[in-house]
Amino acid sequence: MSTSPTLSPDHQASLIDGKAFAANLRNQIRDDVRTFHDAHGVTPGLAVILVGNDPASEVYVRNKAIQTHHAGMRSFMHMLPETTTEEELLALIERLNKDSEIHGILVQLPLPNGLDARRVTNAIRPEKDVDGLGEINAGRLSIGLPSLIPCTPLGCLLLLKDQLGDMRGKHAVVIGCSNLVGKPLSLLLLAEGCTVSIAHIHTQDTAALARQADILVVATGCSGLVRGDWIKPGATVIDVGITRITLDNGKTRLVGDVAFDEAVKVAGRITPVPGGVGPMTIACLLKNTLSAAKLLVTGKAE
Ligand SMILES: Nc1nc(=O)c2c([nH]1)NC[C@@H]1CN(c3ccc(C(=O)N[C@@H](CCC(=O)O)C(=O)O)cc3)C=[N+]21
Repeated sequence: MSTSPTLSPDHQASLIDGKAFAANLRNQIRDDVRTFHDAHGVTPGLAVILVGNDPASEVYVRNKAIQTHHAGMRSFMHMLPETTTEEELLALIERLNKDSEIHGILVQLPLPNGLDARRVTNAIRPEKDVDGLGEINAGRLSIGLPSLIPCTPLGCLLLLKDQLGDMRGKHAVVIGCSNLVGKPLSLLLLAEGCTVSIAHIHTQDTAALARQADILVVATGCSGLVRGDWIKPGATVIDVGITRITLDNGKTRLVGDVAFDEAVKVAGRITPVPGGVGPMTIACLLKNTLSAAKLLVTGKAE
């Protein structure tokens, strides 16, 4: 068991600046895109499909398009009406699968009722599945083969590697077991040599388990779930949750799954919300789009 450092009464965790890290990563991708273009005459292209008009999704999708252009890649937006049928959506994906100008395809989730997200996600050609959510990429990740890795877990992993370096033997506790974040991130941490515990809705004493974590990742969507006394002194805390709350004065604010004001007094390092994992998600989408283009054009992975 690793020992907990004793903290001074005025201890403050250091902030893991995902916003700055993501900006650096995007600059590096931009350079790599230029080198790739010079070598092969190909500009990586990302197609983003949004079905329906959820205002939050529209903001994300617009951000993705802006950052894609910034990185020197081409962005193809497909805004489809709420009434789109599964057949129409599958036909669009099939067309994009065959389009040699498109290297990455992303269908923004959640989809409107009546559209089968699993079926739609699986229709994306695995080589272009830059969200890494199709069964081929998920399966490859689970057995340690090269794959496109879901963007949010990849972003968390890059932050952790930058902060901690070698993670072998560390106890990582992941709270939340979704196919989007918790499950793939657990597999990535396992591959880094962590001892991984996964807590979920049926876990009996999540607080007690969390207190054993050298690395605590929280991805539940329950704002403020993790309190200060759930955290081992000095632990590294990654907060994946993003919830928009409305304050008494009518303004809104983004909060994470970790009670930040409490956690910052105990943790060694912690990601803020906003400015932590969120910006890494989009940067990793660009990273995956470039990886997909390299593989499709040269037949070689990174
Ligand atoms: N197929 C699919 N892939 C996704 O990756 C996907 C998706 N569907 N559906 C929706 C969620 C959400 N998501 C975010 C991306 C960036 C921020 C982000 O940049 N957040 C900023 C704040 C942004 C703000 O102010 O609203 C931050 O945390 O600092 C947040 C959330 C990707 N998603």
